[in-house]
Amino acid sequence: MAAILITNIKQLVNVREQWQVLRGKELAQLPCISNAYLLIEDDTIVSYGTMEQLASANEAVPTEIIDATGKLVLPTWCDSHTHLVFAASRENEFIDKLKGLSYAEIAARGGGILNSARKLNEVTEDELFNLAWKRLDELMRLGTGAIEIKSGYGLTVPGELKMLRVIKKLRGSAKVTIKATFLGAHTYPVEYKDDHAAYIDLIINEMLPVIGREQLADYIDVFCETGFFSPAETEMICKAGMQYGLKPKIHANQLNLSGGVQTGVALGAVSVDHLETMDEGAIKTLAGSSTIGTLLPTAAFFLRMPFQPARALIDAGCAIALASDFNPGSSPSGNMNLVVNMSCIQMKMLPEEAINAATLNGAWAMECADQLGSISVGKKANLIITKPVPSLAYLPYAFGSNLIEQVIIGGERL
Ligand SMILES: N=CN[C@@H](CCC(=O)O)C(=O)O
Ligand SMILES: [Zn+2]
Repeated sequence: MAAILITNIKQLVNVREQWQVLRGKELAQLPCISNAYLLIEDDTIVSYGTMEQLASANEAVPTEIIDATGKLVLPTWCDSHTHLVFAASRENEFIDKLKGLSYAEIAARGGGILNSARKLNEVTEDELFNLAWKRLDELMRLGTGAIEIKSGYGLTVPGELKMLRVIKKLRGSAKVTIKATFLGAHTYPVEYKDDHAAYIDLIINEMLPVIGREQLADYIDVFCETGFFSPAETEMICKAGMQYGLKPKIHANQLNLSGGVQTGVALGAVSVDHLETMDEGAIKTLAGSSTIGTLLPTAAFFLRMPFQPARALIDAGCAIALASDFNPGSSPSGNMNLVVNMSCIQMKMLPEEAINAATLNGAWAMECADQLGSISVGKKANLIITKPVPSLAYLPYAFGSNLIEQVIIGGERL
């Protein structure tokens, strides 16, 4: 049995023997142990405590000792909203936007999600897998230890199934925990522009039965937005997915007060994600529900939109998670360290709130909090060891620096 002992940890962060989804004021409580040790056996956390407790503990003889003097140890990031599988980047559209074209003008030229869909339908499953594998490897080295990945750039039966099969293959090969979400309802393909019912029929009667049979997804997602899918369409598609055991996680209130939050909450969605555009009613509805609000600040940043109203959501008592929304159109970065930086700098989240939202609440938003999201005996040894830092607050403060020295996934150093 391989045992790794990490000693002299300046601060062991997010230590919990009981865990629940954190809402409102609870987000600011981040339990830590100073001058700590942590013992891993195989892929599991087996004990931790202060260095004084280690001296009197009768721990197994480790095969390896890591001295973490001056360093922090955290659970890895749990990124609960990404579009990691895509065929090509879209920096040409980025340049068009810099030159003044609007999102709508770019879409009208065949850009946006439809551009990604065209490219995705041209590449093979193997090519798509290799591209996604490289991105996932980069994210793991940036501290991501669990990730949700959506389809939604296929928009055809073979394209959507190809994406979901790639995600399934990633799940079978990668050491990180992966959850799959079916997002066939990302936009309407051009040929269904004037016949929404026919595309919804394709999703419900052609895509979902295969997805159910091959167990290709855990969740169903819909882009509930003006000009995309209405609340009624969202409800119909989610209910069809629920018949196959897929739970809803919804793109809600990104560009408009779309009714996505209310629709998601009424469906008992695991999460409603984006939330750039919120009013009092949407905040109140979310606060009164068990649905998690997942904020995607790098998407707001990249699209130069107002940031999500994190403080109002927390003050209202909502459960908040943070995720990267990694995708080629609105967030071409899956760096969760940057997400945490930006949440503090632009949304005024406290470092403790941001770390809880990017770890434990992210795990809840992927329904893997029994395994990940905190330092707890019995949970998976997915850990970040930082470089020497003056304090916890230094992590969101020193944006732009890579402060990660080592990532451990499933008890193995990367
Ligand atoms: N908003 C919808 N979907 C993605 C962006 C998709 C794209 O532009 O490729 C998002 O979450 O931001
Ligand atoms: Zn998204």
